[in-house]
Amino acid sequence: MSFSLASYAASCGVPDPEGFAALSRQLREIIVETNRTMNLTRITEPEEFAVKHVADSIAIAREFPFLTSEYTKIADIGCGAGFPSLVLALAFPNLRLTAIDSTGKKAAFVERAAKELGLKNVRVIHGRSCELNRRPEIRHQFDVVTARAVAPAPVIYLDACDFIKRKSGRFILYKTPQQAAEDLPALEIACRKLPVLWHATEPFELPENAGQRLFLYSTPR
Ligand SMILES: C[S@@+](CC[C@H](N)C(=O)[O-])C[C@H]1O[C@@H](n2cnc3c(N)ncnc32)[C@H](O)[C@@H]1O
Repeated sequence: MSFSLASYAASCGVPDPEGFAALSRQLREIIVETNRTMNLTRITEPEEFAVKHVADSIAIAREFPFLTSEYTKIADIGCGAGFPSLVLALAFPNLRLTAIDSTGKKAAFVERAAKELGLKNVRVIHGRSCELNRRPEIRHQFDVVTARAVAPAPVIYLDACDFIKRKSGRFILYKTPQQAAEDLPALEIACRKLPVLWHATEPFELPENAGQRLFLYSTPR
């Protein structure tokens, strides 16, 4: 394998890159085992998993370095098999992840995987984003909302704008440049009368030429 996940993790500010790489390998094994009875992901070959799921998930910390050290409460909508939530929880002990998925089996998987990996900074909620914003443990509780490969950004924002802390909370959404080209104008229209502005980071290349990514993120207007 030419790709070194530990080196990439170090470049993202992960405090224990070798320990993180080992736990990421364990996460892959749990997913491969579970994939026999349930369809979690097609990306399971070790290097492809390390690049397209793990490196992709932690790239957020290169663009938003406060995530490497500040106590931050994150709601990850549509966590699926745990991307980015489980990976971020493994990488950064300062983060508190709430992994949300509308599919009960996926939520149950993430709960079990977090337990097997010994993670104390993850909790899991089974539910749809649009149905959760009245819950006291959700409403205005989060510093950051993430979503990766879930719904168009305006849908995520309108569903979950009440998840974030008033004034300081923000959305950071994982996107390809192509997705962002559709989402950014739609966000600007959907949010034109709302107290939020949207921005895109510069596109960056995933390791091993695995494709371009960027983040769409909000700031208060
Ligand atoms: C394509 S998967 C992506 C999973 C993961 N974020 C990733 O990047 O691998 C989308 C996931 O979002 C969940 N989902 C879709 N819409 C949702 C919503 N409104 N609220 C919560 N979960 C949702 C689905 O059940 C599914 O597990």
